[in-house]
Amino acid sequence: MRGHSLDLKGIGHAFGATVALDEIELAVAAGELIALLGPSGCGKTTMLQIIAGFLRPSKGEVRFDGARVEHIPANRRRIGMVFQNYALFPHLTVFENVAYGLRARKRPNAEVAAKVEQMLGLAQMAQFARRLPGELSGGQQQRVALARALAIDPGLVLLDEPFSALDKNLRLDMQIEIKSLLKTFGVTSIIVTHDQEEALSMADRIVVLNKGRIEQIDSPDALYDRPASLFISNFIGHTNLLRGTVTETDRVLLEAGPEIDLGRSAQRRRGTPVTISVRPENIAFGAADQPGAIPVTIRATVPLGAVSVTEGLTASGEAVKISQARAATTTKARTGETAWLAITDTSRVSIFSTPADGVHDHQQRSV
Ligand SMILES: Nc1ncnc2c1ncn2[C@@H]1O[C@H](COP(=O)(O)OP(=O)(O)OP(=O)(O)O)[C@@H](O)[C@H]1O
Repeated sequence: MRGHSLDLKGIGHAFGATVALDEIELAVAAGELIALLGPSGCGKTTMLQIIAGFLRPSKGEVRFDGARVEHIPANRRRIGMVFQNYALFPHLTVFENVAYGLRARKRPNAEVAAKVEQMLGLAQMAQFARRLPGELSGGQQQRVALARALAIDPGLVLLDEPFSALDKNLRLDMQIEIKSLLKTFGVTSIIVTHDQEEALSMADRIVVLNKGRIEQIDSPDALYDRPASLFISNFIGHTNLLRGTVTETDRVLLEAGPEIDLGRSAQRRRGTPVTISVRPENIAFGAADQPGAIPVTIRATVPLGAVSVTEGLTASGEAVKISQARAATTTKARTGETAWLAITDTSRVSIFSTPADGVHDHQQRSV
């Protein structure tokens, strides 16, 4: 069975005086995998509960396949749920856990057995059918939870921080496995996470929420390469934020020292305070006489597997990270030395107006 399409139109929700969600507009296509991403308290759980039917929105419409569902209770919405703590029934075997939703729907025994076997096979858990949840690892429990969610042929699967109880090494494997299962099924899925790497690796599109509003909806690549706001540029991936002032149509004088040529219009008037965002992989070590080279004092270098990250401090007190592939030719910079950094590709630099409250607020990462 195909997944539902989902539409949220003008959704707003308040808990007393706290506005948890405001003016939410979202259209999810059947079979799409969407991540809801944002810092703590931005409204992710509230949105998930409204979609699931556990919470009735103060305002707006929820539509499955075009039909309004606000009046339909959670247990009649054909939704599969996967939670962070698995929420398996501890006294039931793996088989009975997966069978639970089918039995609740009074399906005949033969159908239940066939469906459970199919689900356990897909989740690679067939050999554990007789075990109790307590006799399984975290990853195995999460596979059972997913098999249980999929057994009822849901139109929509909602996953609430499904990997946060797993250790980091297992997480990537599980993300790939679960994404592949959801895609094989063709079910529409919404995953709530505060972990941007998880959102980037799992989702077709990511909805970034900030203070109850949608800040941007885009593919992982578009969010990374073309962030719509300073908040997004800093929240998705690592970036360097450098303050400056527009001097010519296409030039910015950085507080860190040099004037840089953007190669395109800054689209702001001369004298406008701006903050540019440059990813660490778009900065390289340069020479002192190179136009646009930024002088820094090296703080430290940390090897991170395939790349090595060096941080320098500009004269204006801004920290700049530079990421280099680790190889014999990698430039080694020692702590305390002066080095010059050059932006390698100005087309990948994002420009934002410096907010009145300064960039400091936007540098906080609440993950
Ligand atoms: N039952 C409630 N009563 C009052 N306020 C609530 C309630 N549930 C959530 N809120 C508030 O609504 C806002 C959004 O909360 P929500 O749980 O949706 O955020 P979240 O993005 O899921 O956060 P987290 O990542 O910490 O789980 C927060 O300000 C929160 O304090």
